[in-house]
Amino acid sequence: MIEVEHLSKIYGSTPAIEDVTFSVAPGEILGFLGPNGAGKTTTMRILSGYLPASQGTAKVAGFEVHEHSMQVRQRIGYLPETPPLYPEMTVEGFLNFVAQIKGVSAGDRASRITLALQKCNLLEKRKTLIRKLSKGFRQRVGIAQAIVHDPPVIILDEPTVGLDPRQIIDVRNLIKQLANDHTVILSTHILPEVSMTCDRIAIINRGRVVATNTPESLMEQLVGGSGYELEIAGNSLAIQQCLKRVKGVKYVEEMRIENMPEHRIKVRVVAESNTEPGHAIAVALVQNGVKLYEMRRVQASLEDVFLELTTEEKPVDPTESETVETEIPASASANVNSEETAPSSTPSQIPESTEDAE
Ligand SMILES: Nc1ncnc2c1ncn2[C@@H]1O[C@H](COP(=O)(O)OP(=O)(O)OP(=O)(O)O)[C@@H](O)[C@H]1O
Repeated sequence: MIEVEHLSKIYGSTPAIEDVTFSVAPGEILGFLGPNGAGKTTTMRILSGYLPASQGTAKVAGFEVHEHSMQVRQRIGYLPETPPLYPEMTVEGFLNFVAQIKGVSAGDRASRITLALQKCNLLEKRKTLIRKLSKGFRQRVGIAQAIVHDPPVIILDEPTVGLDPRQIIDVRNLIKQLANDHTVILSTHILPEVSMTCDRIAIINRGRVVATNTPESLMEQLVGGSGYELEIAGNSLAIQQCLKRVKGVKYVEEMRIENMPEHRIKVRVVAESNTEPGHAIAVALVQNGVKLYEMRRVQASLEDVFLELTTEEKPVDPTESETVETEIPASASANVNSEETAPSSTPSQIPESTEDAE
């Protein structure tokens, strides 16, 4: 439904996006994930026909966005980061105005507006002036204007920015419902947003798409899937060497934990993909006389994937990963996160790119 190939946009001499390539299948929700200034809005605007690309092609339903911009606009519903609403219009009046602009025939307009109001749960607000609506309801009006002409493709740029947690849940549910009848691209810098809402993720960093896959496959492919956290007593170096010899162990690193009992350490062991070396690890430790106090299986997170992909200097030896610079909150800095740890109540946000040109 959407095919983007080698797309670039250069402002002056500065590239905002470079060689961006991805595709979205009909009915799919693609999450476009990246830090501030990564190039999400630029890509969304090119796709929507509001901005010409410097190089490359983007097609929607087979139409090249620049050459056939009218056909593309008819097939796309676009919610920009700041929805263009008219505060002095009623919700219904505004949708009628947008439907007219988008070429919905007079005969179809009333039914299209009612359907958009229904889908966005706005029926009771149809006569309300937009300026009297809360931010969450305005966002729904923004989505309603994007779908009022029943486009097959919906592009949503940061649809939950500025909403409170309740409104965020409502808007995410609405997006999931829309995906039943539409192909959706959703840009965000909020990690849980993509894992909760999207089928597939394209991670963009400094203008380049650095990975595209399902959240699960990205985790498997890049972090190696699961691992283990061990609390043990003994010589750290000797223990790490012992663990590295175990079949299925990808790498081992000591965790820095404050207030550990004397002589005890915690180590993190990351397993190779599709391996379960837990039993072999326990056996190796016991055979080498290491006292094992605790062993937990832990799962990689999307944050790990993001770190892996967007950290500027990757360590050659993964055990040197403490040298990697990151602004991700400390709670998310581990390469493997415990399944037993309660998820954070506030959404984690990707830090700003360190060289934000804005
Ligand atoms: N009109 C412009 N002129 C010059 N540079 C621009 C322009 N618009 C965007 N840029 C630059 O292009 C880069 C990508 O910006 P873009 O807005 O696409 O990123 P983004 O991922 O959407 O960021 P955010 O999450 O902050 O909205 C940034 O470095 C930005 O400063």
